[in-house]
Amino acid sequence: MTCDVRHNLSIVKERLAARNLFPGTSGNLGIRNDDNTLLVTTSGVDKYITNNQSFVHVSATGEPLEELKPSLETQLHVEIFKRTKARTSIHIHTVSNNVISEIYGDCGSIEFRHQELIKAFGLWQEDDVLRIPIIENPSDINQLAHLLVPHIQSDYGIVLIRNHGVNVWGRTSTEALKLFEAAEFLFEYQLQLNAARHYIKGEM
Ligand SMILES: CSC[C@@H](O)[C@@H](O)C(=O)COP(=O)(O)O
Ligand SMILES: [Zn+2]
Repeated sequence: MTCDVRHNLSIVKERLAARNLFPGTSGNLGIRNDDNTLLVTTSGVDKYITNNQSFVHVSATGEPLEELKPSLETQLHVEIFKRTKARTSIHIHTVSNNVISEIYGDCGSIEFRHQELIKAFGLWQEDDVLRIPIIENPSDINQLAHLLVPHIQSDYGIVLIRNHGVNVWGRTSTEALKLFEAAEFLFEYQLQLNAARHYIKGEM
């Protein structure tokens, strides 16, 4: 594994940390190396700090290759990398992605249309629709991975986990971060739109 990979993952982590996106040690990240092994964040540590304990080198199937505990959700990154050409995988908990996942969870997805930011997902036509799947959140990681797998259909993508967080992956770190940030914009937009509509209805 090259120093570049470690540097790259540090940059992704620090960019997310600068926005306070690892509350209560939640969230985890993974990058795929050229030899298909992964570098993932260490489980349960303060992700606002970066030191030599921050990342764990794991095999392509998620087995640790050093004396550190990899993320409890390594399996999700493993499934994404196994099925795609993605190189970076991001898992983040925010209040917005949790509230959206709960409000729309029974529908199994949330759709966005006529919103400029869906272009971040390569949807450029006026009537294009961005559909983000929402899966349930079983505590067993193998069951969770089993629910995620059918939605891993492209080299970049996004899935919401109900009352848990979001998984986003891309062919590069830049792509994964772009999709994550665009999705969070859309989630916040939808929540504010719902609140504004509710308020206006109450006024009438
Ligand atoms: C601290 S609660 C969140 C965890 O249960 C988990 O969902 C998470 O995102 C972080 O787990 P981790 O093992 O540190 O990668
Ligand atoms: Zn999580």
